[in-house]
Amino acid sequence: MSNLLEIKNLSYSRNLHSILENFNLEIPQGQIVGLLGANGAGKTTVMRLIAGSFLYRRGTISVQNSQTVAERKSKVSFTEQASHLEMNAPLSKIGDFYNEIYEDFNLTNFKQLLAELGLKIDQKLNQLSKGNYRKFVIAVTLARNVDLYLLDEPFDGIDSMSRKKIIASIISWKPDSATILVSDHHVADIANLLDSVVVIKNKKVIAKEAANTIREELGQDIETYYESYYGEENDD
Ligand SMILES: Nc1ncnc2c1ncn2[C@@H]1O[C@H](COP(=O)(O)OP(=O)(O)OP(=O)(O)O)[C@@H](O)[C@H]1O
Repeated sequence: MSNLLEIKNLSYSRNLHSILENFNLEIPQGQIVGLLGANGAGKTTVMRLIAGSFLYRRGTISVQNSQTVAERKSKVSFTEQASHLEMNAPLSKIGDFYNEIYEDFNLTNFKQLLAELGLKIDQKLNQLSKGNYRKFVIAVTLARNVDLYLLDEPFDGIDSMSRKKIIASIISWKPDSATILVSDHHVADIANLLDSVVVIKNKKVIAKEAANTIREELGQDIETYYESYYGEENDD
C-alpha cells in the first residue's frame, strides 16, 4: 500500500516556541486515522502545516508525492477552510460559492450530505445552532473530491446521537481511495470510525497502531490504548 501522506523530520516553531521537533508520520491511502493528543499537543498545527496554512522551514510534507503548498492545497480539504463565509447566506448559496472556487467540489454530494445530516439547503448560516454549524462544516469539507480530508475536532458541540449518525454517514460516504485524518478528544465516540491511531506528545508522534492490532493483539479498546500514553507534557 502506498503512503498518501508522508511527513519527514518536520520541525516547526511559532513565536520562538518550538511546537514540533523531528516529527515523522506516514499514512497509507484509504485509511481513516485518529490524530490524538492532549490540549496543546500540536494536532491543529500539524493539520495547518499539511493544508499549507502554516509554512515550515525544516523537514518535508508530501501528499500523494506533492510537496509544494499549491499542489498540496489542491489535494487537501480541511475543516478550517470553511471560515470567513457570508454568514447571512443560505446553505444553497454557500454551495454555489464553493462550486465556483473549487473545481473538485461536488454540489450533488454537498446537498446529499446536508440532507443526511438533517440540514435544510434554504437555512442561513447564521441561523444554525453550534452543532448544526459543525455539521455544515463536515458536509462542505467532505463534498470536495480530494485525496486527503483533515477533520479537526469535527464533532465539537454535536450531541452524541448525532455523532453516531454522522460517523455512519462518513463511513457510507467514504470512497475507498479517500484518506481521512481526524482529531477528537472523545476517543471512545470515534473509535468505530478509525483504521488506526496516532498519538502526539512532546512534539512528536510517540505511538502509531492499527485499530485491529490494538483490539485483537493488545486486547485493549482504543480509549484505553490512548490513555496509556496520555499524560503531562514535558516542559522543555
Ligand atoms: N501564536 C502562537 N505562538 C506560540 N505558540 C503557539 C501559538 N499558537 C499556538 N501555540 C502553541 O502551539 C502548541 C500546539 O497548539 P495546537 O493548537 O496545535 O494544539 P492542539 O493539539 O490542536 O490542541 P487542542 O486539543 O487544545 O485543540 C500549543 O502548545 C500552543 O500553546
